[in-house]
Amino acid sequence: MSEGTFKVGTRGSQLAMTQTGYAADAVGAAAGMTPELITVRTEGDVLTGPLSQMGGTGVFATALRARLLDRDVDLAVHSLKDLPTAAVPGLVIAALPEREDPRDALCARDGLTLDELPQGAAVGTGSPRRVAQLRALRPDLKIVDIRGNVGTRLNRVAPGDLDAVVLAASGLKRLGLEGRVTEYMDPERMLPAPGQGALALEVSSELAEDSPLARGLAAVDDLPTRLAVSAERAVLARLEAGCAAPVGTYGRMVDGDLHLDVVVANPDGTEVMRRSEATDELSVEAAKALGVRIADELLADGADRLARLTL
Ligand SMILES: NCc1[nH]cc(CCC(=O)O)c1CC(=O)O
Repeated sequence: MSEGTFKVGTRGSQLAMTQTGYAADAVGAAAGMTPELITVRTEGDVLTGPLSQMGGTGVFATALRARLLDRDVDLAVHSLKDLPTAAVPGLVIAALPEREDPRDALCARDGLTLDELPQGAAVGTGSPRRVAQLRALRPDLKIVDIRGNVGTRLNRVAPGDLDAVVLAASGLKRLGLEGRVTEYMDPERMLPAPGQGALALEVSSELAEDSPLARGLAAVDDLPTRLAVSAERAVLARLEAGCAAPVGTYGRMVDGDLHLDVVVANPDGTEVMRRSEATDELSVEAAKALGVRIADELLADGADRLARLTL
């Protein structure tokens, strides 16, 4: 790391560049340093198969992490939901900035909401979690497996193609595309992916704690976000499920307590298992214990079979 600058690894998609830019600028301002963005092509950007078949293996993260371990870059910015739950020796998530809107968003033609879509309407998503919850709400819909970046997916909403797509609200907002949202999915009806809307700022565990970069990272870390996503990701780890599993979670602070909602559902829409609990103990350990407790209750009810189902 040369004096006054730090290198930040990012995927090359417009969303990745945008969110990395925000995060790097915030860290730089707090550290009194200037970020230099370095684009890294990842397996997830190159492969074209269905996302549901390669989820959970960190296809988006592995190349960025290799650059961190090689000390080619000082900081990697990941979408937390694309990051496998297993810790990587030599790396540490140094900061989780305040989370953007965690909800899923429906982007439909003609301003339609989910309930207003006509019988048999075609809705695009590549996520088994979204498919399971969509089918449970609207068994008549024709679900179409899509992938690609945000713009590509939005463009599928067109006459003769799809009536709607479901995307993360966070990505749309970061790209200034919230005008395309026709319904923000209430978490009461559709639970987001663990970590959705949060960014993980990862560094080498050898980064000196008293360095300006480490201080900049500490300044952008947000405790409520860390508690919420720690609980959410503990569920995923306990269920031994990846980011492509039909598992939805929503952790958040309510009146000073940490609340966690979890759903595990069959992608065919026929079975939905849902639980909610809270804790008034506000530590990362207690947050993880909350996630593990709910996961264990769901496992006792047979959720392991569902958690391993993909499309
Ligand atoms: N799996 C793709 C992915 N990974 C991160 C985001 C952006 C949302 C986020 O910040 O979690 C998206 C797009 C989407 O799900 O619509």
